[in-house]
Amino acid sequence: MTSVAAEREAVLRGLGDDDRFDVRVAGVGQVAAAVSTAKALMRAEYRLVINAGIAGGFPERAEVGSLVVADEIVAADLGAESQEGFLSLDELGFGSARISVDQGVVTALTAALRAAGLSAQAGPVLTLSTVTGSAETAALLADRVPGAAAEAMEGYGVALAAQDRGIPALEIRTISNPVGPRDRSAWRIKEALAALEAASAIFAEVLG
Ligand SMILES: O=C(O)c1cccc(C(=O)CC[C@H]2O[C@@H](n3cnc4c(=O)[nH]cnc43)[C@H](O)[C@@H]2O)c1
Repeated sequence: MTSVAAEREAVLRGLGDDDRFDVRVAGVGQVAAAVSTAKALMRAEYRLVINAGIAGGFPERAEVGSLVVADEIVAADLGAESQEGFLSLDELGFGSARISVDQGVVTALTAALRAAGLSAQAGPVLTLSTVTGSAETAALLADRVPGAAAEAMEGYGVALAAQDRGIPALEIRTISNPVGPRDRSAWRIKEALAALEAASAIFAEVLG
C-alpha cells in the first residue's frame, strides 16, 4: 500500500515484472489508508501487507535518502492531552497505538537492503495526522517515542486493517525530508523515490 501514484510507480519499477506483489494507492492519511487496505483485503487473499512510501526522518536517526524499516508502527498522536502530558490510547485503556512487526523479518530485510548498498536502519515509524512543522514538535515526538526514526501518515491505518484480518504488516519508508521546521523546498522527493525503487527490488528477494 502506497499513498500516492508516484510512490506506487517507484515500487513497481523496483519490482520489475514480479507479479507476486499487488501494489496499490491507499490515499494520504491513516483513515484513507485503513479504508483502502480493508477493502483490498476483503477482495483477495494476501499473506503480508506492506506500507511503503516516503517519510520524514528524525535528525540523527534517519538521514534524507536513507531507508527505515519499522520495527514498530506507532500512532503517535492518538490519545489525549492532559495537564501531566500526552496520554496514549494504551494509557487511556482503549486498545493500543502500537502495532508490532515480525522482528526476524525486520532484521533480514534491513540486512538485505544494506547488503545491496543502501543506507537502511530499523526503528519505530510514527503515524501522524499532521506533518510535523517545528523543532518543538519534533523534540516532543522523539521524547514520546524513544528511538523514533521516521514519521509518515499511513502506517498505523494500513497495519490496523491487516491486523484485523490476522495478516502481518510491515512499513518501509525512504526519507525525503528531516522532521522539523517546515521547508517544503528542502524535500528531496526524487531521491526518496529513487531509494524506494531500489528498496523494492530487494522486497522480492526477502519477502516474495
Ligand atoms: O510532489 C510529489 O511529486 C510527491 C511525490 C511522492 C509523494 C509526495 C507526497 O507528498 C507524499 C505524501 C506522503 O509522504 C509522507 N511524508 C513525507 N514526509 C513526511 C513528513 O515529514 N511527515 C509526515 N509524512 C510525511 C506521508 O506519509 C504522506 O502520505 C509528493
